[in-house]
Amino acid sequence: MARLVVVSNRVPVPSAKGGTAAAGGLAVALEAALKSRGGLWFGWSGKTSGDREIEWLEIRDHGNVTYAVADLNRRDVDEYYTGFANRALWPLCHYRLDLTDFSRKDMAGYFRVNRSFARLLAPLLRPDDLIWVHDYHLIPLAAELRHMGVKNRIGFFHHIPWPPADVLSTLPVHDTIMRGLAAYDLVGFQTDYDVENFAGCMIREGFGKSLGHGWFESYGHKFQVGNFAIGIDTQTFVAMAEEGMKNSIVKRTCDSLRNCDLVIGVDRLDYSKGIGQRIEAFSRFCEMSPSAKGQVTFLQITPKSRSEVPEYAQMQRDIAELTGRVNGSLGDVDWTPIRYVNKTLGRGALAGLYRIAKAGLVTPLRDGMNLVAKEYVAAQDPTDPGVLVLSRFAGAAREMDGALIVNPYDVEATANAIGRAISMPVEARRERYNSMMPKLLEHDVAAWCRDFLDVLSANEEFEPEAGLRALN
Ligand SMILES: O=P(O)(O)OC[C@H]1O[C@H](O[C@H]2O[C@H](CO)[C@@H](O)[C@H](O)[C@H]2O)[C@H](O)[C@@H](O)[C@@H]1O
Ligand SMILES: O=c1ccn([C@@H]2O[C@H](COP(=O)(O)OP(=O)(O)O)[C@@H](O)[C@H]2O)c(=O)[nH]1
Repeated sequence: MARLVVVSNRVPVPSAKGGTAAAGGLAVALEAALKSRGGLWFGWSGKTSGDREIEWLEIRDHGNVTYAVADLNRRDVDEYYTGFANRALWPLCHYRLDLTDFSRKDMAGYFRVNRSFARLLAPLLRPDDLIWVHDYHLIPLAAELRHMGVKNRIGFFHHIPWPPADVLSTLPVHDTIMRGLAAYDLVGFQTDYDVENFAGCMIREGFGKSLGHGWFESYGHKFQVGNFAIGIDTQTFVAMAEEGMKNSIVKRTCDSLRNCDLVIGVDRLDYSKGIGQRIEAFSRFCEMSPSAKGQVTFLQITPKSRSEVPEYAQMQRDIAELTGRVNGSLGDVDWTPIRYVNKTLGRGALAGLYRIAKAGLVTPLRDGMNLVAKEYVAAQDPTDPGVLVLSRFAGAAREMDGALIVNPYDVEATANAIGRAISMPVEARRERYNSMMPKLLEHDVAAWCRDFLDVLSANEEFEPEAGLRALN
């Protein structure tokens, strides 16, 4: 079997104690995927080191995975990560044109860092390595590697939504981005909607043509495109949730709740996650249901994220203020309706908290997949499961038909869904849980990894029938 080389912006190198604190779906999923197959994991260490140019790598073996990471200097972090990745591509792909900032300096920094990463990676590659690049930070990487003569099969997986042509074409360098994607052998998206949007960008904007069965030709290169919904390590998560009650955070939460029902939300503090609308919906639910007062508590776990991006810093202030306002107006001396926590919790604690929560609120305004939705369901007690309230704009909604699907912009409807979830009879809850769990077990993170790599390694040449077999 060929060696797997994974490339991602964020590489959670295990600490000396063996643990990592990864509060992002990509890192969590890739950790699980690499654990089973082994290989090389290359990318940014997450550290910023002065003014030094990217020129050296720290290489460390841990189990069957070799980690090769580079520090970035302040200018690179500002332009490549904070600037172009998180102030241009992220809002653009989440349909937030009002929040995009297309700075020429940041764009140049983005392409410069990708070139530097390619220079560091190329000497580590062996001729038969399978290279799998992840996410919007690294779109130009394959084109840079090709310029250096790298001939390996290279795949790309886009973890966040892909926007329609009218949205993408607002980006000044959208043609270079599309050209960058066309340099891969396989480009994977989370859902069929993302694939449709990508095909629309390719064809309508005149960058290439469809050859059928997921094959495209662009800038003289034939490549495949498909949807590969990311999964979780379902069995491990089920086991963690079963042990959840032994976790001290979970015990403390149970004690403090007394007889209150728990509703839970878990998200990075990101404007795409719809946290403000969710708090408004919970507040509306409390106003509409007098019996909820003193009887239901909403716990929102929200690690801070990308605080150096001004829109995120503003949002931190807005959500804190909103939570204070709702608690002030609805709360009582012995009841705080919303518990708002800016901490990263370990996965054992999360699994236990999901299990004791009667409802899980996953209501992003737009989300590539949302692994929390899958984790919440996997953590439930099959005999007495809680109910998932899920945004139709999360990739997870394409699979999780047992959830109560909501439009998060419709605060009133989300409030009604919270009420329905909390009062749903056990038979209906079990039926919903049973309709989702088999899919979560079958399409877990190992299956996601296997499905993508099977297609990437299978079709060296344009072969429409093989494409059809692989992608259907
Ligand atoms: O690395 P950060 O800037 O701190 O952000 C964390 C990660 O957020 C995004 O996750 C996405 O990938 C998940 C797994 O496929 C998916 O479920 C979720 O919907 C996406 O938002 C981002 O794409 C990652 O690159 C970040 O590492
Ligand atoms: O305090 C926290 C909050 C979140 N997560 C994990 O971070 C991931 C978030 O992934 P998701 O796909 O939901 O969203 P993303 O943050 O990647 O956009 C999930 O696996 C969560 O369990 C965590 O470990 N601790």
